[in-house]
Amino acid sequence: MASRVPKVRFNNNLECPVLGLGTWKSKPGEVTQAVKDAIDVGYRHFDCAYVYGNEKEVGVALTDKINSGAVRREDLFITSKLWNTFHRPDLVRGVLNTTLKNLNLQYLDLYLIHWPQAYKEEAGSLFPVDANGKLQFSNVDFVDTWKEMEGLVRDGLVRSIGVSNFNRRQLERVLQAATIKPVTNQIESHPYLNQKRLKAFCEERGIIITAYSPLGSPDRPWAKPGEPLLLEDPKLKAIADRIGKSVAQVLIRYQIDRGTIVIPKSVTKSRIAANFDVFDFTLSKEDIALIDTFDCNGRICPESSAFDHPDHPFRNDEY
Ligand SMILES: NC(=O)C1=CN([C@@H]2O[C@H](COP(=O)(O)OP(=O)(O)OC[C@H]3O[C@@H](n4cnc5c(N)ncnc54)[C@H](OP(=O)(O)O)[C@@H]3O)[C@@H](O)[C@H]2O)C=CC1
Ligand SMILES: CC(=O)C(C)=O
Repeated sequence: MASRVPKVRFNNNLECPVLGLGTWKSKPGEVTQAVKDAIDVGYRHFDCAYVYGNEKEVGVALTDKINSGAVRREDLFITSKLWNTFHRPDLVRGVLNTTLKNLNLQYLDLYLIHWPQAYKEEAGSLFPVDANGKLQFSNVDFVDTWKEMEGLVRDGLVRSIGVSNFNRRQLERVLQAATIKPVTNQIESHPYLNQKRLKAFCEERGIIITAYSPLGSPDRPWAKPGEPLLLEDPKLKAIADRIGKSVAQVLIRYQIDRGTIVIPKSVTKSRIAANFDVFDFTLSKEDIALIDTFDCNGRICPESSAFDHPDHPFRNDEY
């Protein structure tokens, strides 16, 4: 079945659908149906991660849709991410193979280093803590991890590689050492944190931004009552009402119209469909410029338990 989702071209000449379905927090009991519903309305891009704990259930949906002839593997774009406890080069391939097995795939379209900071390996936990509950770090350098990621491309296990949550300085280090450039930096991006400077830096180097938490991640586990809700912002509501769209559709279109890949998450059939129904309009330059002014450094995914890690991306650097 053909899909009307437009694609962007990466620096390695491979293409990626501009809109994908996020899967963080999608419960194992819900995500299989969500992925099937998404494929039915035209999604072809799925954002997964080992740490989300639901790759097997995503894989069930992909296998079902491929086996029934609804989609071909080559029409899908599947991303996963290397978790922080597997940065040591000798661990990278093993955990990728687990992800491939869970997803029931022979290759990934995109594999990302999930965060630049490494956590203690082989402690039996994805968030290893000491007796006081303090997260345990590892000093593996992400540049060494990157060199191992390059081997995965050469061996045909992944088509493209990239990073996530890397700041400018960290990307510069990767670019200096790379023989294969990252195709994307997947970062938090929405009107309260539009990432204008990091986006410009990446784009000047041929690296496309993928915007995560584009709707403000209202179901994030650490959300507190009373915190501002992007989806209920009256200024965004006014724009959405004026153009006859929902706030969610405006937030998704904001990313696409500024040249960003966007991966909203939903497990609700009607929202999955509505979030995909964004290809019959564009935002005007004026509306994009207006939305740009809503930035308030409003980061909602800080990975704060690792804040004292020397490689934590949001500690010292402006962007
Ligand atoms: N690389 C990284 O470190 C990170 C990557 N990500 C990726 O980005 C994806 C998206 O980000 P995420 O943080 O999940 O949050 P989003 O900003 O995508 O928001 C998801 C929430 O919005 C709700 N929602 C979805 N569509 C609508 C709609 N049309 N109207 C109202 N509410 C809606 C969902 O509810 P419901 O599901 O109940 O419909 C869910 O509660 C993740 O799932 C993950 O794949 C996210 C964070 C970090
Ligand atoms: C959701 C996610 O990818 C995080 C917090 O790393």
